Amino acid sequence: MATRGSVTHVIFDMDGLLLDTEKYYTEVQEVILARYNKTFDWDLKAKMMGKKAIESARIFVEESGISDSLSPEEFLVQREDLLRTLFPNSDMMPGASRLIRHLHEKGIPMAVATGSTKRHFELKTQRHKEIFSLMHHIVNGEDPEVKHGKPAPDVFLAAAKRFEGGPVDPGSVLVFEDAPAGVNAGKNAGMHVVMVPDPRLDCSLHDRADQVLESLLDFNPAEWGLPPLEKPDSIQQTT
Ligand SMILES: O=P(O)(O)OC[C@H](O)CO
Ligand SMILES: [Mg+2]
Repeated sequence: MATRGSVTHVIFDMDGLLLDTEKYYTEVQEVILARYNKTFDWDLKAKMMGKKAIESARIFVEESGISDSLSPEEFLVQREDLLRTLFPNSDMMPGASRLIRHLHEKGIPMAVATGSTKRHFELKTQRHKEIFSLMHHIVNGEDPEVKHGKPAPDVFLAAAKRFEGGPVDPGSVLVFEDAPAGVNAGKNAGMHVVMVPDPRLDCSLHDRADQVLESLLDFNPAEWGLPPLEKPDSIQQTT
C-alpha cells in the first residue's frame, strides 16, 4: 500500500480528540453568554477551541461584544466553577482507547500535547488514568516551553523533544487534532496532521489538515506506515 508518510511517533491533542470535553466548554460558554442576552455560536467556538485559556477568554469577551461588562480574567473565574463540576465526568471519544492500545502494543511512542492546564488535565483524566499512562509524556498549556498556545507550534515541538532519543524529526510525527488552531499548530511544527473535527465546524477550517476523518474509528494506521490493525473491519469495540 502506498503510504502518506513514514511515521514513527504519534502526538495526540486531548480535548475534543481523545476526550469528549469540548461539549463542556460549549455548555458553560452558552450559560455565561445567556447572562448577557447573547448566544454562543460555532463561529466563535471555532476561534476559541484548542487555545490556551487566557487567549480563548480574550476572544470570547471581545467577539461576543461583552468586554465592557466582563474582562477575560472575570470570564475565566465564572467559567471555572462550572467546568470543575463537569470535567470529572469526561468520557473518551469513540475509537480513542482502541487506537492508543493498538499503538502501545506495537511499540509506537505516543504523547499528549494539550492547551489545557495541569489542574484541568487531572480532573478530565481521573477516570482514564490507565489509558493515559500508556503515553510516554504529556505536555500541557502551562509548560514553561509552551510560550505561545496553538496555533503556535510550541506545544508540539516541546512534545517531539521529549521522546526517548528526541528531538524527533517533525516529518516523522503524526498529530491528531480536532481544532483549527491545533491543526495549524501541528502544520506550523512541520508535522503530519489528521483532523477529526466536530461536524458542526465549517469545512473551510479543515483546509490545512493532511487527512480529515469523521471519527478515530475510521483511522487506518497502515496508510501512514504504522502497524496495521489486526481486524479493522470486524472490530466491534467503539471506545
Ligand atoms: O484541545 P486541547 O487539548 O489542546 O485543549 C484546549 C482547551 O483546553 C479546550 O479547547
Ligand atoms: Mg482539541
